[in-house]
Amino acid sequence: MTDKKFDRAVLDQLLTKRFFFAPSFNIYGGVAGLYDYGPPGCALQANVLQLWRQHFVLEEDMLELDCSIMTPAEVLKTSGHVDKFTDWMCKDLKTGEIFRADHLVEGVLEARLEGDAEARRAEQGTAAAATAAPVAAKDAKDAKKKKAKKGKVTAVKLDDAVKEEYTSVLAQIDNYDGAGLTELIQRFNIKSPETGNDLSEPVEFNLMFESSIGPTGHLKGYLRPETAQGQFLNFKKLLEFNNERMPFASAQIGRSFRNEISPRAGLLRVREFTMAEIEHYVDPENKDHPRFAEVKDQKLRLLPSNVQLDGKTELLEISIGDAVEQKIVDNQTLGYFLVRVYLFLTRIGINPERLRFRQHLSNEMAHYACDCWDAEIHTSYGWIECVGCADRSAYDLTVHAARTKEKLVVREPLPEPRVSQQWQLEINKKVFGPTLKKAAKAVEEALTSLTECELETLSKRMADNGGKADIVATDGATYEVTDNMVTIQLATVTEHVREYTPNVIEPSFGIGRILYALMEHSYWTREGDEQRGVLSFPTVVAPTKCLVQPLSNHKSFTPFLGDIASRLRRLGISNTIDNSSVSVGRTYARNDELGTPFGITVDFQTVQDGTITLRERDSTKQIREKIEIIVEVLKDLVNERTTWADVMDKYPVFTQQELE
Ligand SMILES: Nc1ncnc2c1ncn2[C@@H]1O[C@H](COP(=O)(O)OP(=O)(O)OP(=O)(O)O)[C@@H](O)[C@H]1O
Repeated sequence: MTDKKFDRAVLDQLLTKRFFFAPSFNIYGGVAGLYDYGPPGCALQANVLQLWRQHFVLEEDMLELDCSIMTPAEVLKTSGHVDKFTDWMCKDLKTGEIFRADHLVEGVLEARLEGDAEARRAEQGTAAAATAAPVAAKDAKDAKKKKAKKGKVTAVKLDDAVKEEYTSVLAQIDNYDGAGLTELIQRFNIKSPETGNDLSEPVEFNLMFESSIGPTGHLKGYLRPETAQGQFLNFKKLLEFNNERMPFASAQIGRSFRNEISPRAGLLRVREFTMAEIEHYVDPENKDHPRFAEVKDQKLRLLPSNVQLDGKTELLEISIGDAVEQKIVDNQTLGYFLVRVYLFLTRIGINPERLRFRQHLSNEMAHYACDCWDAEIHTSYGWIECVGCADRSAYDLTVHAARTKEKLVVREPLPEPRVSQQWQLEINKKVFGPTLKKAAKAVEEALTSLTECELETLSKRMADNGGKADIVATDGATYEVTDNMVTIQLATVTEHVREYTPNVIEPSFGIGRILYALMEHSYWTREGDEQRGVLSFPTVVAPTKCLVQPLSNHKSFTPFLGDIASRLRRLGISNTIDNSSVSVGRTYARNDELGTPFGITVDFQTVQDGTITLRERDSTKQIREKIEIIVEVLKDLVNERTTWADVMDKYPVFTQQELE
């Protein structure tokens, strides 16, 4: 393989030409952030998802679900998405152009740092420039091309202190709220990149697509922004299905929708995408994982939050066993999943050197999470979050249980009865109902949802206030309760069953981002008469496993093609017959671009002795054997029972020229 510099424009061209994906509604002008996958894109996605199912759902015996996408507003109000699932946006005050505020600040500061680098290079005298100039000039040109969309790269030298400040802000750019972003825009005098106009103050924008369910328009709904909520709402049924055993996980693959402020970077930030999410339910008092020993020695490259706070990006290479022991990663279950995510991503072909796990800073975390690590993959767009691994604590189950009054808890028999003192509430119905009349239900709901700690406080308030206290009921109004209506006291309780709300550890995969990163990592160019692109997907995810082609359109080849294709189909090996009348070299090149790992050619020798050639994509080396043998070899290659290196050891190997 050649080690040429990656050129994104060339890869993009290839992906479009071979129809991996394309803008949706293109002939109507397209809509930003919406894409259709073509045949190779679909097959690649299907293979990645199949592997995901095997690697997670089957391997861990997860309970798979397929929940509704359209979600009543009440559900997402309770989960916090209606109020908090927002990004900050600002506007060019003259043109009205809209920007996502954190991305804008990031782009402008990066452009200034690049301008600084350019100015310093220019300043470094002519002697050094004489030798280094061609490379430096090319780098600068590339950088300019890259930044042209975000803002101008102007060669202006920065103060060392300013540079340091920019670097530190960039390291924690996800960490700023509206006020923080406003302050940055003012402090760094950030303007609209293309026009130089002033910007509005950032305002919050909710990312959910709103809709209404049914013809009356009264039932408000949203397209789900994640697949998780459907899983939480089915928790009780899942637990029952799992014979009340803990821990266990549910999983779901499906579409999610986010009305991104400014979709960009192709598949990386879109408005409709496939997610694959796991919700692993675990005892909050014991987050050990039964299979942790299997993964504890696996080394991962971590970027913990304290390192980022120092404005640094050095990775810590450490075994997950040590990381959990040293409390860098909070618990075994989270650690276990980080490793499983790593193994999955590297298995489908993500380069482990370009994969890291970055811990969220505390106020960067989603509203529900208490610890979060992102699997970030390096692409030509920088480090991209592709899998979020969050410890969502008991947040979701607790809020849905409180709202619906459905008990979303685990009940576990205790080995020994547990005796404890607990604050308890008793309602004297004879006085309570007649006194509060219509409000009785709302007050009772409020009282029964109080925690032990809140009951203790209420009891003290009543004692200090002559036996009465005000309480806000679930109807929002305030009512007085008195000590002849309720009794609150410390009582000795003997429990035989422990009841708890499980915590949830959630690995959440954005499939489109992973696919794009995989395409970049698999891409290289082969030197030859002309440079040719190759997508070296691992066989297991390659869209098509084998090309079947004739040497020419001589009619004696036709029966062989159909026969070989049907033998392969029977073995479940996806293949395409290419009998377009172009040269064998051209079809190989086309299939290299499609990432097809193997190619069979039928030629005149086939007609004579029943042998065919089998070519491997990356080495371009070939073997020639009887059809039966080649089909068996291919079966073993596709099922990963052998490797191409082993095949080359076993059979005589030819180059294309030697075969011609
Ligand atoms: N707009 C999007 N386009 C494509 N994939 C996305 C998008 N938003 C999220 N994802 C994917 O879904 C996964 C889980 O979503 P999560 O809510 O953790 O993302 P996020 O933190 O909101 O992402 P970001 O910070 O990049 O907006 C992400 O790791 C990513 O792979």
